[in-house]
Formats: sequence, structure tokens, C-alpha cells
Amino acid sequence: MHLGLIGYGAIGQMLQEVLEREGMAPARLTLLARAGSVARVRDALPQARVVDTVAALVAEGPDLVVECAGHGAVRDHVPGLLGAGVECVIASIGALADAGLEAELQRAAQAGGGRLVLSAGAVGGIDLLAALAPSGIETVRYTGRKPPRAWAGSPAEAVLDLHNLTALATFFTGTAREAARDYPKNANVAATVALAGAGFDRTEVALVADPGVTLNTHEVSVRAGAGAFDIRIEGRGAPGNPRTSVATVYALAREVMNRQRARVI
Ligand SMILES: NC(=O)C1=CN([C@@H]2O[C@H](COP(=O)(O)OP(=O)(O)OC[C@H]3O[C@@H](n4cnc5c(N)ncnc54)[C@H](OP(=O)(O)O)[C@@H]3O)[C@@H](O)[C@H]2O)C=CC1
Ligand SMILES: O=C([O-])CC(=O)C(=O)O
Repeated sequence: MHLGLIGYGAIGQMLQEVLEREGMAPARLTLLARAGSVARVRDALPQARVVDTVAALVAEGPDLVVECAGHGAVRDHVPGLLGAGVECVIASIGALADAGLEAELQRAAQAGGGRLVLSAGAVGGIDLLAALAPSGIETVRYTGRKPPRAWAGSPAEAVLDLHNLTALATFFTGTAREAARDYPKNANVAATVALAGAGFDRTEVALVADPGVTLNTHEVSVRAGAGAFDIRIEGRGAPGNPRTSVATVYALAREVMNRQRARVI
């Protein structure tokens, strides 16, 4: 397999390690980095080819591209890849809360033949929620609960003293569209839950800073025509980035490994 990778931060680095450990490292790896980061990534990953434009990545001919870089990277790179017929698995799903970008991705995929795969990322139950959606969704509620330090750098900082929080604080309630737009590094899961089920504007989201938890906790509550479920995931934060659950790395690794297997699950 020839894998294209966008993003070599907390997720990208661990993804590479997991694939190697599982004996499923791609035969070829091409990394799309920002121009200013090319030299650093080349030093860290001498076995990979490192490029800084979508055109150069497309010219290398990857079988699959995985994005783990952020909303801006989806906006900048993914339409061009889909338009060139490349299958893309993305982690920064909240980028699709921008309806214009969502439509652009759809158009590019249709025109070029690329397929956009939305990874389940740090959350679980996406399979059942997506399966139940055609039976009619009554309600979908998502609560994202993380230790205070995981909300640093987000708008939560404007309303909470994250360093001195002594009790849990629900600092956001609203739609998945608002959550994904305002918390781009923390509410991609809200977008995934929304796109699997009731959509961005009918999925209810609460975001909580909780000094009583050490793990990133995701709770999803679904009421649908064919059934209902409540699920709670407790994910360990990545060493390089506490707001990112390590489970996200494994969800992306699963996508890559499944494309190299005769039987997938
Ligand atoms: N769906 C889910 O469950 C989750 C999704 N995510 C998404 O994954 C993203 C990455 O997470 P994480 O690895 O922890 O973040 P990091 O900040 O650790 O790493 C981000 C990496 O992406 C690179 N990057 C940023 N913008 C671009 C760009 N336009 N083109 C190419 N490379 C770029 C950065 O490079 P540089 O060094 O040059 O800045 C850096 O290497 C998050 O921002 C979020 O959107 C994260 C967690 C869970
Ligand atoms: O990794 C997580 O726990 C979830 C996350 O950051 C996101 O949804 O963007």
C-alpha cells in the first residue's frame, strides 16, 4: 500500500508507530506537510517522501490519504484530493460544519471519483447510530467531558479559570454545528455523531470541563425508531496532546489496516 498522510503531530506520529508495531506499515509513505515543517518532518521520517502541495501528493499516486492535521488542512487539501480520485479518511470531521465546505467536498468527490471516509475517531457507537438513522431519529445527545487542561486554547478559557477549577463546569450547550465550529480541536466527535445520525442542527451537545476526570469522556445517547442506546467511552489522552484521545489513532489505524486485509471489521 502507498499511504498519504496529512499531519505529523500527536496522531500522525502515533499512527505511524501503531502501523509498524502491527506489521502493517505501508510499503510507501508520502507526507504532505506545511512548507515550513518539511525539513523537520524529513528528519523525523527519513523513509517517507515529504511534499508540501496537494499536486505533488497526487502526483505520487497514493492509494489512500489519511488526514490528521486540523480543519484548515481539510479545507486546503481534501477537495483537491477527492477531485483527483483519491480516497481520503479524515479525522477533522468538524470541518464539515461549514456547509459550504461540506458541499465542496461532495462536489469534488462526485466529479473526481474520490471517496470521503469519516473516521469514527475517539467515539464509539457510530456504526449502530448510522445503521439506525434510516429508522428515524428522535433524539441524539452528545456530552464531551475532559479534564480542564484539555480545554486550554479553546473558548472555554474565556468563561472558566481552567487552572483553578474545583467543580465540573458545563461551559457549552448548543448544536453540533456550533460546537464543531467553535471547538475545532475538541468537538470533532460531536460532528461525527451528528453526521451519523440526526445532522448538525438536530444533535444536542454539551461540553464539560471536569477536574474529577483524568480521561477524555464521550457520552452518546440515541433514541431512534428501531432502537435506543447509551454509550460512554473513556479515552486516554495522547502524550503529545491531552485533548486528543489515543483511541483516535487506533480508529485511523483500523481504516489503514482494513484496506490491507481480505476480511474487514
Ligand atoms: N475525530 C476525532 O475523534 C478527533 C479528531 N482530531 C482532529 O485531528 C487533528 C490533529 O490532532 P493532533 O495530531 O492531536 O494535533 P497536533 O497539533 O498534535 O498535530 C497537527 C499536525 O498537523 C499539521 N498541520 C496543521 N495544519 C496543516 C496543514 N494545513 N497542512 C499540513 N499539515 C498541517 C501540523 O503541522 P505543523 O507542525 O506544521 O503545525 C501538525 O503536524 C485535530 O486538530 C482535530 O481536528 C483530533 C482528535 C480526535
Ligand atoms: O480525542 C478526543 O477525545 C475528541 C476530540 O478531541 C475531538 O472530538 O476533536
